Amino acid sequence: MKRAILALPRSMEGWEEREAYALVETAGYRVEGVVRYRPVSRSRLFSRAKLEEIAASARGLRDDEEARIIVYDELKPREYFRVVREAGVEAIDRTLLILEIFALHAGSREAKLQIELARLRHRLPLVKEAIRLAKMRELPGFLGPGGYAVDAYYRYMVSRIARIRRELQRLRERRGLERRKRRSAGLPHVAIVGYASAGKTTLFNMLSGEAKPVGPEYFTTVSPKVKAVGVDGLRFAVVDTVGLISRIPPEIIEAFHSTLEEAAEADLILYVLDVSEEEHVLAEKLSEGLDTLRRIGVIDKPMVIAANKMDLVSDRSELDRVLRLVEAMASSVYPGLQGVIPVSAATGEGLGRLLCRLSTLLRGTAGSTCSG
Ligand SMILES: Nc1nc2c(ncn2[C@@H]2O[C@H](COP(=O)(O)OP(=O)(O)OP(=O)(O)O)[C@@H](O)[C@H]2O)c(=O)[nH]1
Ligand SMILES: [Mg+2]
Repeated sequence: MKRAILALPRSMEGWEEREAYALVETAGYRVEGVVRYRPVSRSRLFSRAKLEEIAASARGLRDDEEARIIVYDELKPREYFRVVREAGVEAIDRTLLILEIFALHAGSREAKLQIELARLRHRLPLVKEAIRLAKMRELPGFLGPGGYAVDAYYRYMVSRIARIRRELQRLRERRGLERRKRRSAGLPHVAIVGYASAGKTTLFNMLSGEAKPVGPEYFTTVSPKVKAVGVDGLRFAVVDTVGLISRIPPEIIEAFHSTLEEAAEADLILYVLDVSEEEHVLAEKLSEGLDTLRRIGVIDKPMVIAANKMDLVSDRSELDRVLRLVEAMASSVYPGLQGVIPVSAATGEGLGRLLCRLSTLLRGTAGSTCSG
């Protein structure tokens, strides 16, 4: 485990705070100290006193190359250098933290390239600031002796970004071609989307007979997986996607364009929701998730919500109440909602009904022949 000091905005409480810890842990860090702060202004996160507090709690980490100060926020270049200079420990922000997790799970060449691209884009403003500081002789020795090395590094980054973009474009074209082939083979597409750890891959595996990795940590899946399945003589392709999280940084939205593209082009959205969570957490995650979908242009496609992990809700009337709540919430913001179906991807309960609903919608037949 790598050691870390976590700087967390005071405004983050409850599930957002738990999510912060979950992400930090998933990335392989042990939190050795927490500093709470209230941003001074939009461009400045830390007051002088707060910087000193961070430096003091990071004192024991100075000789540890792997240790990080994790600022769970957007860290602007100037603020980055203030923190690193004051504390003498490398700092990362929320975006880089998420990218570190993505990197841990990235299997495909495309996923790896996307992560490298997002990292480079994220670092670019930092290196620009380093050039500025080096020119002012305020930052001797950063990334090599003086400004020249920094300049060269900057140029390298820019050309690497261009190369990665070209290669990703080629890979995307190939993916598009494969998608068109599947379509011309007559396969409608169902994209499984939903919040991180809701059980998307478990459901994908159940539906497709695959054995893709699942796990309690965030972002087990970082590149889309496709598999053709058959129900009652109807064949369709199911696509597993990257988990949504709240406030997805724009670099990542772009970097993961390809996986979201699968959702944007699907015929039907299967939205997986973890109904075993506390009501306000569930509500928050549902509205965040639907909002992200809206931002990538998914608004009117038919959608079925799989209310997953029903095996963890022992009280049937409690489950019914939550299902009604989910239905009311989702249909008020998402006009294409076609039903909320309780399932357990783990035990298989409810999957028959879910499949039946999916095939009815995909066939476009009016009125459901499904029981229940
Ligand atoms: N009890 C219970 N656990 C489940 C169910 N479905 C999934 N899980 C568990 O929930 C955790 C997350 O499952 P995944 O399938 O990896 O979730 P995911 O949505 O694909 O997660 P990411 O790929 O990380 O976004 C795992 O520990 C699963 O075993 C379910 O129906 N009931
Ligand atoms: Mg997954």
